[in-house]
Amino acid sequence: MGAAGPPVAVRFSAVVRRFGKVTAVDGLDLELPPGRPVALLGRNGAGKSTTLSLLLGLDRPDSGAVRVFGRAPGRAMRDGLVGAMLQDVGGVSRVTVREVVAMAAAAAPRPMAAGAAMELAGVAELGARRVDRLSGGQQQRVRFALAVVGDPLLLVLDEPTAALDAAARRSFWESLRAFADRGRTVLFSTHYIEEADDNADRIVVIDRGRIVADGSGAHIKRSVGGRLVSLDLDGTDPQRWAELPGVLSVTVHGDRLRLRSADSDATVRALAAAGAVRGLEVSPARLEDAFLDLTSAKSGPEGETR
Ligand SMILES: Nc1ncnc2c1ncn2[C@@H]1O[C@H](COP(=O)(O)OP(=O)(O)OP(=O)(O)O)[C@@H](O)[C@H]1O
Repeated sequence: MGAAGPPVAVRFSAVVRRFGKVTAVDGLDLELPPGRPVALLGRNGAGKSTTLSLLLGLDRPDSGAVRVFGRAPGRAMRDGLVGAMLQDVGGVSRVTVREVVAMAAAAAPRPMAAGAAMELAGVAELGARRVDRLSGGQQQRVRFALAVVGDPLLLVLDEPTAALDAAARRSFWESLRAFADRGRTVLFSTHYIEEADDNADRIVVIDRGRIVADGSGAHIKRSVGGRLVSLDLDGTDPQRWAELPGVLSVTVHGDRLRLRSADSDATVRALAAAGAVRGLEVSPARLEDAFLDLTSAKSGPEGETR
C-alpha cells in the first residue's frame, strides 16, 4: 500500500494462465481502485472465472503477478480482506441459515454481526430455516450473506445471478449495491451487458483472456460507436457486405443481417445501389450491440478493439 493516494484494491500485471493449448488469461493488466462496483463482462469461456480464481488465490498464474491490497491473494483472503461468492459452492446440509452465517462470522478476523449480513442479503426472516430446504434463489442470498459477513474490503462474485429469476435478480442487485455503498470494492462477472451497466460504475470487457474494452457503459458504447444498419437476409453470403463503405462489422441475427457502420449514410447508399434494401432499418448501436461486436468472432474487417 503506497503512501501516495488510496491503495489499489486489485492489480493484475501481465498475468497469463494457460490450460494446455488454451490461454485462458492472456497478458491481463488490470487495476481496480477501492470503493467502486466493477463488472467483468464476457461471453462463455472468455476467461472470467479463471481471472477471479487467480484473484482469490485459488489458482496461480503461469506468469505475471496478482496483488490484492498489495498482498498476495491467499494472504489477502486469510487476512479477511476478501469475500467471495463463486459459481459452484456445495450445499450445506442440516444447519439453519442463522447457524451457517454465524459460523462464517466466527471464522472471520473482523466480521460484521451475523444479523447485519443476513439483513443485507435479505435473509433475516429465513434465519431459522434449514439451508438445504431453501429455494435456489434463497440459497443464493445465503451465499451472499456468507460472502459479506466477514465485512470484506473486496467482494468477488462469479456470475451471481445465473440461477435467479427476474424478481430475485432485482433484489439481489439491491443487496449488492447496498454493500457497495459502504465504500467497498465489488467485482462481479456476468454475461449480461445490461446487468453490468445497471450495477457497475465500470465495465471491463474480456474476450479470449484479454481486455477488449474498459470504461463506463456509456464509454463502451461510444468507443464502439457507429450505427446499426439492419435488413432482411437475402440468401447470399453475408460476408459480401463486409467491404461496403463504413461497415465495421457484419453479424447475422435470425433472418436479419446487421451491419455496424461508422457512416450509415454511405452504407445505406451502397446497399441501395446493390438493390439490397428489404426491411432496411437504421438505428443507434445499443450497448448489447457494442458487447456483441467486441466479443463475437468478428465476421467483418478487424475493428479497433480498445
Ligand atoms: N481447469 C481447466 N482446465 C482446462 N481448461 C480450462 C480450465 N479452466 C478454464 N479452462 C478454459 O479456459 C477458458 C476460459 O475459461 P473460464 O472458465 O475462465 O471462462 P468464463 O469466462 O468464466 O466462462 P463462463 O462464462 O462459461 O463461466 C475456456 O476455454 C475454458 O475451457
